[in-house]
Amino acid sequence: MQSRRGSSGKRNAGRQGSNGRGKVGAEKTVREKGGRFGGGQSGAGASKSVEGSGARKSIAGVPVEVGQQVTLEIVGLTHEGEGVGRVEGYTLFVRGALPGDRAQAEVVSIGKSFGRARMTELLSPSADRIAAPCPIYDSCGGCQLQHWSYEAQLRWKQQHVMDNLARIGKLPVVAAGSVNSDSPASEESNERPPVIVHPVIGMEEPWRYRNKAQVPIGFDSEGGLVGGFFEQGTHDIVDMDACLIQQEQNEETVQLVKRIARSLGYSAYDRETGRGLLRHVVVRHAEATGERMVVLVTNGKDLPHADELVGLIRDGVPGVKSICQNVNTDRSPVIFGEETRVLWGSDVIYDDIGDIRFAISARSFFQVNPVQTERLYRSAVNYAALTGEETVIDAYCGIGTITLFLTKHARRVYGVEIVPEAIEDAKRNAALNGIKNAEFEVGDAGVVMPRWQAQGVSPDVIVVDPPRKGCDPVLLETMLQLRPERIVYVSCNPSTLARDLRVLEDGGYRAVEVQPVDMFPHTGHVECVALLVRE
Ligand SMILES: C[S@@+](CC[C@H](N)C(=O)[O-])C[C@H]1O[C@@H](n2cnc3c(N)ncnc32)[C@H](O)[C@@H]1O
Repeated sequence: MQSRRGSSGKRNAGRQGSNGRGKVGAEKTVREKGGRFGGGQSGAGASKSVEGSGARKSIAGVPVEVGQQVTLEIVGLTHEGEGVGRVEGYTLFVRGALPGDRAQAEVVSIGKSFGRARMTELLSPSADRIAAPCPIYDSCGGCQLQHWSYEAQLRWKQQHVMDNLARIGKLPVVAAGSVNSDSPASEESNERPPVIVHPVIGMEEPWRYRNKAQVPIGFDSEGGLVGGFFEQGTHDIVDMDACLIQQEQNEETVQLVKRIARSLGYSAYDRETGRGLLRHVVVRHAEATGERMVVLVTNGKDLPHADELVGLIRDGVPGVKSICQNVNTDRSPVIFGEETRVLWGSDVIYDDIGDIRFAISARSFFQVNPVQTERLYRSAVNYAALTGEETVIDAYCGIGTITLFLTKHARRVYGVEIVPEAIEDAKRNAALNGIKNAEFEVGDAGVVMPRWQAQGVSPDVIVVDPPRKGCDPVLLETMLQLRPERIVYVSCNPSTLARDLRVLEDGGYRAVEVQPVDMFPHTGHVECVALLVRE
């Protein structure tokens, strides 16, 4: 595998991919957010530490000092994939450490309630520790759990959901299948039945699942264009041509586009000076149709040799149906700018989930794991328990994916979404599938839903699928006023899910069950579908 380094900084020895005991190298703990070849898993690489920033060496009441060697039993894992160990009750986070590990570690930063330590020796490994198959796992931040068996990952994700519901949501929880989990609370008891958390639906083959790659472009020490991932702890981009969680078609497309960009003499964007042309290469592959999309994100509208570029991509990328340029001159790390131009072909590619076809444009949200997406949506539709007579609202509807699944079982479904192009796609998708009982509106769900309420829309079921920060308080309030019989909450963040479930419970709903789905194997992320019923 080719792996050329970007502009500056030293390569760090990194994470413990080994499954044996042994000394481990120096490791940086500040990671760049987003933008790896795996691409765009928000938060997956966002851990921060304060070492080297003038942090205090000791704090009154904290039992460890910076620089101190400690022996830790790792008893938990954060959603960022850091091991959790304790010294006299004080919490230390250790990157690369896994539950069940016993590790020697050096304290690198401390705060009042927790600190961070760097593993210096793995004294005895967890029984579930394995060798990470990816050769660049140590330096890339795209995955955090490749060195843990997949079964252990799934077990932990279920427990992680339960812990969040209990700790943040203050909800009684029970794992499905454990004693009495399926029996209702006794009639005499005033206790509400616990929320049943099902085992995580995992993948049979948890590799090569991503249908979208977002590759940051930079330059190496000779000024040559590279593209791959941000090396952990630096702004350097490491050139990379292979990623085990990425679909091979995307790998192939990215490799070719990088070669073409080099041959046309495109300069790479310099994140420090804000100069240079090419910022990101974003590619999508539609598994069901084989269609591919290529988007070049450029720092400005000028794209030299555009015709030649299009010709070379068309010649070299099988199934390419859309070649776009997105213009982003902003200095922020956000990948896309507002303006997208079609250089050749269509502005969308088509993919299927189940028996519904979807048009997907460059900036639209579309789940990245097609195998698991269908399972996730089926769980949501099951929880909605529709008979064909209901009115349903799908808030945060994106390009109408869940909405259109729901239309088959409901009288009418209303979808609301804040990104205008996504709503255009949603309308196009409804027409494409001959669906007439869906209505879409662009806007903030917290504004549009009260308007629908004023217009007399009275939903029997509301489905929400918000971003990681969870539902807006005004939307939660609107749901409580609309009083649907059921609420189906799809969430990519168990902690905001737990917070919002508490609000809904306090407002007269009861969380009944939660189905976690592993949309992002080998990362600390887990998606959930929760069912709430009106009490
Ligand atoms: C997790 S995605 C879910 C999309 C869709 N349900 C799916 O599965 O493809 C969340 C969506 O919420 C949209 N969104 C974010 N804030 C919003 C708001 N305040 N009102 C409406 N939509 C919003 C985002 O643009 C994004 O499309």
